[in-house]
Amino acid sequence: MTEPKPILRTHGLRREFVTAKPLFGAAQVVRAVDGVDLEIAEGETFAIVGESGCGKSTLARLLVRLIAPTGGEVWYGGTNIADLDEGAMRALRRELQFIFQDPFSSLNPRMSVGALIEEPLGAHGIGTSQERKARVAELLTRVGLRPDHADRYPHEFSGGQRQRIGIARALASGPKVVIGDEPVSALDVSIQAQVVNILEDLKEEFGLTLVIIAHDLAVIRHMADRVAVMYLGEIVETGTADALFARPRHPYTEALLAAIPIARTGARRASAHIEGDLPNPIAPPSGCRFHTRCRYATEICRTDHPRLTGSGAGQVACHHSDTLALTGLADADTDRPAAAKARFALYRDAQARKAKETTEP
Ligand SMILES: Nc1ncnc2c1ncn2[C@@H]1O[C@H](COP(=O)(O)OP(=O)(O)OP(=O)(O)O)[C@@H](O)[C@H]1O
Repeated sequence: MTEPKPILRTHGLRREFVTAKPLFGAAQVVRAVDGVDLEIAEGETFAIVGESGCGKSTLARLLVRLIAPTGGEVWYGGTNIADLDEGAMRALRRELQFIFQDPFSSLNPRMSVGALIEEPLGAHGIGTSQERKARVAELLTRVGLRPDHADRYPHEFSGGQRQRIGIARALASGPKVVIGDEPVSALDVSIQAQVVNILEDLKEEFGLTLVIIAHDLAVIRHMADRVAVMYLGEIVETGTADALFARPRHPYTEALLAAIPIARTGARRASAHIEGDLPNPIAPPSGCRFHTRCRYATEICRTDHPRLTGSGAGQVACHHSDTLALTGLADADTDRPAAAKARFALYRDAQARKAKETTEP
């Protein structure tokens, strides 16, 4: 089998933020993304996971140049978009789209739904006015809304419906890559499954590459082909979703999996929970950044910074990954993902029934 082509590649990608200068002392530097090497294959669903504050959103924004990096490269096909100026980037933006987390603040309340979805088409000079209107109607239908919704305004819709509008807007220009920054985390659990399914269906239909930022591992277990785990600005493990969930190789991944509550009881697997808070990214720990919270840490972890090693199929940055036998989600332990899968399957069945009812007299 031939390896899928990478559509997005980063090399040594970095983004620093300078904090506001305090009254006393100097401004400080947050290394939000600190030397990230990633390869995202064409057509896959790639997930980036990690605790709040580890740099996921910053990385997502860098991947489509919503913000500029302070160092490193982002290759989209044969173009390093890290080096492009705004004008050149504008043309590429048609192919690289973003779905925001919060469907309440990401849609301009003064624009009608039709104008919101049509805007990227106009910006890229796609189609005549009539063709654009037809495309808006088609996209609204595709995301489960009605063409006449084009005349309404965002405040007239629920959170789930607004996120569908955000998805229609992201898809309007015919992108190749869509990045969703926590695209369902602001929604009710019952609505999340619908939006996830819409994203998955549209991914297949439009042949998209999907990059999903999420902290809900059940959503990721359901959607992702491959996963990258992020900790304090760095990628500490990558792998196929199946392998990473069943056999984590980094203690941080093991701890994230252990934090998934068991659905029936709500209990947490106590064995490998993460202790303490995320250290301050202004002064990350020396050596392995996770050593301050790692139950397997030894002296070398305190002093020597492990590099990410391995092939595209699976990489890990841990001094002890070859000798540790870490606990993943065993079949009997996968209640949460299984429950999520069942939830999604139920929704699909209901949708199929509904479609049948509406097409059959
Ligand atoms: N504009 C900014 N100015 C200063 N610091 C920033 C800025 N944006 C992000 N940071 C800092 O960079 C680090 C990474 O933030 P980021 O939002 O990328 O993390 P995250 O993993 O997406 O978290 P969350 O899930 O809470 O959004 C954090 O310490 C954050 O405070």
